[in-house]
Amino acid sequence: MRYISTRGQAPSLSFEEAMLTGLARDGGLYLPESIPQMSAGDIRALEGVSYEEAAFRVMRPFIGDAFTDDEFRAIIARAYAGFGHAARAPLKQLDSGHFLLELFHGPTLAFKDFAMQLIGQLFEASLTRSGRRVCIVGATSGDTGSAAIEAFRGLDAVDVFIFYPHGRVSEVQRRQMTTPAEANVHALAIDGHFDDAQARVKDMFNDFEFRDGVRLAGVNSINWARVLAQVVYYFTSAVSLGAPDRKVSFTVPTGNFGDIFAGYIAKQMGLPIDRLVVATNQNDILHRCLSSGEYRPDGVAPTISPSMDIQVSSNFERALYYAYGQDGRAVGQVMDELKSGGFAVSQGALQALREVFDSGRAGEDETRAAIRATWERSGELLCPHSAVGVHVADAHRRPGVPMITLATAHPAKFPAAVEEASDVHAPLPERMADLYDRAERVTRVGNDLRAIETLIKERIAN
Ligand SMILES: Cc1ncc(COP(=O)(O)O)c(C=O)c1O
Ligand SMILES: N[C@@H](CCOP(=O)(O)O)C(=O)O
Repeated sequence: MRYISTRGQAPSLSFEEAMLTGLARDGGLYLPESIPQMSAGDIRALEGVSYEEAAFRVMRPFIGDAFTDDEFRAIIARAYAGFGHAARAPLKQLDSGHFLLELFHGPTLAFKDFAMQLIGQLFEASLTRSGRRVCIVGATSGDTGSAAIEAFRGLDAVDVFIFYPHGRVSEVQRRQMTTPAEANVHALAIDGHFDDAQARVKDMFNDFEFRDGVRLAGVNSINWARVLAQVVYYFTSAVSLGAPDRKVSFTVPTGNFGDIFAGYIAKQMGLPIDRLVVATNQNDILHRCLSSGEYRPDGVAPTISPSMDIQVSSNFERALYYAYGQDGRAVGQVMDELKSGGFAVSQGALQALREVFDSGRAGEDETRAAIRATWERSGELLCPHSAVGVHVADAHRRPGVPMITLATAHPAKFPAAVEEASDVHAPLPERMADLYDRAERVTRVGNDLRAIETLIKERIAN
């Protein structure tokens, strides 16, 4: 299996190379050159197997010869051993036909753990084998950063630098990033919002002298392995509701488009998904784009679902690649237009996107109302991101097709917003009960590429 760039101008790579490379050298994102298929029989055979076994069967064809079957099984086993639920991704029924896929039972209480715990193990196995060291940089609106730090803390072969927007993540998210004491962990609060942090991370990848000098690696959903790990729970949840013999739809709280793009891959692999519904908060560029065809960022507003406060949605590029008929030049062109303010999706590409995706948005009051109503109706306490999903899902249900909404974080990561909406306090799990007492360690940085690169070089030299 080879991986190719969405912009068509970078060398193709193996799975392991693509995983360690992050952004392609032409600025694009890596994708498999063809998408492996699962037959109805393969999908049906996932019924009743463990999450780990399903993960092995779904991901194996993408891995090539990077790891033997035994190595890959052991990696998967270690990745999910620390999850607090035997099912890993349990499905709860909200009402007849509407289900919640709980993705927050990992170590940092967000869906990011599904991919990041796996990537931590994959990186460790690969770097141990090669004797290489890498410098990981990541941008976060809260959850990627905490999950990455948890997955890589203390690893000898890795330094991990995480940039979060100063003052724009929840206190729990911030403390998860700033309290680990390991010397290889560097939490950096950047002046700006998530899009600034993500832009600087991509700038670092596009500065080849710096990139090669520090041996840069990325763990944002730039990294194909992040997307791949998230494909698995689309299969496990759909199968538990009757796939492949029944279609299901998914509503996905969306920011950087990584999670819902994993659903798109599952559909391309053969999972009978009816609709994939993009659920945005008031930073609704994806909903506007799917409605009008215009993709024009117009500033990021802080919301009670801060992890989705994003207007430059990285993985949308991967969806555009397929919508434009795998034409890397066309993708490169719209990405160039984005640098100068935005672009219009061509009619053909828009139609291709609409064949798969629906979309909706939830404002702040609608998000709070969804938290309260879901609590009162079904006793399920939602985080604000998941509440955005439930609100949008309710407007997109179709008779006879079960709707699965992805619950992307634990409510205890956003206690103030959840309590304000529901009058219910969501406590942290016992193992994190002293989070507010731990000492914090963070460096404030300006939104300045050269200063950031200098800081990273100095830190890894010491
Ligand atoms: C809790 C939560 N929900 C939803 C999202 C959106 O996911 P994606 O960026 O993959 O669209 C994020 C951030 O990625 C998140 O942290
Ligand atoms: N919401 C994310 C933003 C980064 O997304 P990623 O999936 O590309 O890592 C976060 O919580 O950091």
